Amino acid sequence: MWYLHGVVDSGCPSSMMYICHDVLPEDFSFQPYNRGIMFTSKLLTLVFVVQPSKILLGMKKRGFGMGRWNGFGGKVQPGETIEEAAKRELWEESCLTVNTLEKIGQIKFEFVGSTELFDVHVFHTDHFIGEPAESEEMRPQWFELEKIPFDGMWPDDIYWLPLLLKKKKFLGYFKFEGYDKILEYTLEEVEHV
Ligand SMILES: Nc1nc2c([nH]c(=O)n2[C@H]2C[C@H](O)[C@@H](COP(=O)(O)OP(=O)(O)OP(=O)(O)O)O2)c(=O)[nH]1
Ligand SMILES: [Mg+2]
Ligand SMILES: [Mg+2]
Repeated sequence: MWYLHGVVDSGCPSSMMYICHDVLPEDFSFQPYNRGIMFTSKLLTLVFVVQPSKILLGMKKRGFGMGRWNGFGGKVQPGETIEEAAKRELWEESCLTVNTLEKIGQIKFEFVGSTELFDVHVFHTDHFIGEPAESEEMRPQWFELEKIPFDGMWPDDIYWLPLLLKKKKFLGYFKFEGYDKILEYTLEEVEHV
């Protein structure tokens, strides 16, 4: 039996290739690897701008996740760090700039029938510069923290967004069938992410 373990850095941060090992590592815990399937991984960012009583979400107007409220983010481009990508996507999609972003979570998504994992790096910020403005991709709107529209968001968000709002760091894994049904998941709070 071969197990997947680690990544090969192909030089392009958005196309890491997972490699196989025949020995189960001590810290082996990530579920998709132990089924012996070869996965590629796509790096994505996701930024939430939070104020003491409200959160900024955007209605996704096109492409993946269209029709859902979400934070701002997208694919990491070759030559940029994940944090640079997170800032760029926030700017492109909401017209906001930030000096610092706090990395708060990392979530891997598996979609049944696909061997590409989505590796989403989640950031939080409570300081921003500018006024949110609508972009080609997102229509921003502030929501009271008690009125977050979970019914109109990705179904996994209700599990981990409360951790982000408490500034708790987390690691997650969600396995989807289609885009609406979670088949299994793991979620843990961690000290470092
Ligand atoms: N809240 C939440 N966000 C998710 C989930 N899955 C998932 O990919 N995302 C995020 C990560 C990215 O921010 C975004 C998908 O990237 P995107 O399609 O917006 O990429 P992009 O901005 O580069 O788009 P484009 O220019 O190529 O059209 O959705 C999820 O289950 N919950
Ligand atoms: Mg995007
Ligand atoms: Mg984008």
